[in-house]
Amino acid sequence: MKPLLSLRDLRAAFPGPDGPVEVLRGVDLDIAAGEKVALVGESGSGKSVTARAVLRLDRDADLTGRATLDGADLLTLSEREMRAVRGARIGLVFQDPLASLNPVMTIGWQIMQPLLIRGVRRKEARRRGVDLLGRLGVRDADRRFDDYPHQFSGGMRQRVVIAIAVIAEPALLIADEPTTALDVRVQAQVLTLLRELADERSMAVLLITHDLGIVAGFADRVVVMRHGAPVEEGPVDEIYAEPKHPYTRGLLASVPRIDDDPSRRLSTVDDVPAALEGGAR
Ligand SMILES: Nc1ncnc2c1ncn2[C@@H]1O[C@H](COP(=O)(O)OP(=O)(O)OP(=O)(O)O)[C@@H](O)[C@H]1O
Repeated sequence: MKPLLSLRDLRAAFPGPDGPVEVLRGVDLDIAAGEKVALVGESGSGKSVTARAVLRLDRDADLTGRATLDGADLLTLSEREMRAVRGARIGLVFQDPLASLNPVMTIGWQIMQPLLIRGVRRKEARRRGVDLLGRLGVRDADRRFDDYPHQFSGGMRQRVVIAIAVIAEPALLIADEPTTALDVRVQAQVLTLLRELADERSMAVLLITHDLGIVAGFADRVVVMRHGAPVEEGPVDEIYAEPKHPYTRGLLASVPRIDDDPSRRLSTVDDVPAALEGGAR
């Protein structure tokens, strides 16, 4: 089956004081329609830049390679064509819900925008917005629709951000650390909702996270990134049961587990002996 999103040798370089700095060094990644993929790796490994490259959000990034959505190369589309992709074909959720919301507009207005700019009538947009907000676990959604972001808690705001990202029914949702700013209990709720919503709509999800602990219940497949390129990928169960790359083993070893012996120090990725590195690439 042809993938929905396909990245081939995707490279990104940013201008630096001594010339271009290559941040993505050849990313190959496929996501099928409806598939949930987790992109994991430590801070700075290039996860966010990959997501932003797909949406062409970094204007100063020099992008090469291919990034096709349904066969169309996103890297060659005009800025106008890209605007039609963002929101409609690919929804986006970032980590910080406050930064993603406009403080002076009601949350309902913001949820309806993706529909209104695509010609959906106001009454219908409101009906769909209220429905979705309720579906995302906001009680009294009809009344809360006219509230402003500051009247919502952090977890509620992130539900609003998710509503904005999915209301136009994109084929792919890119969620970059969508729950990192939330407390653990709310994290689990939001991820469960996201998964249910994705299943209902056969929406593909690229979940970006440095937290391997939240991946198991969410994704079908895991791609592990390091230094700007994937080093390992496979079904979640396989990666957890039998990580092949030493870096993945290190990442997994640093996930705190309930059955951990508290007297044992948590290992970190840096504990992977240098001699092991590179051996499994
Ligand atoms: N606009 C930019 N200009 C220059 N360098 C950038 C830019 N954006 C990101 N980088 C660099 O690219 C590298 C990868 O960053 P990226 O944000 O993708 O990492 P990440 O894996 O998502 O980590 P995190 O979990 O911390 O977000 C980092 O070294 C970062 O400093």
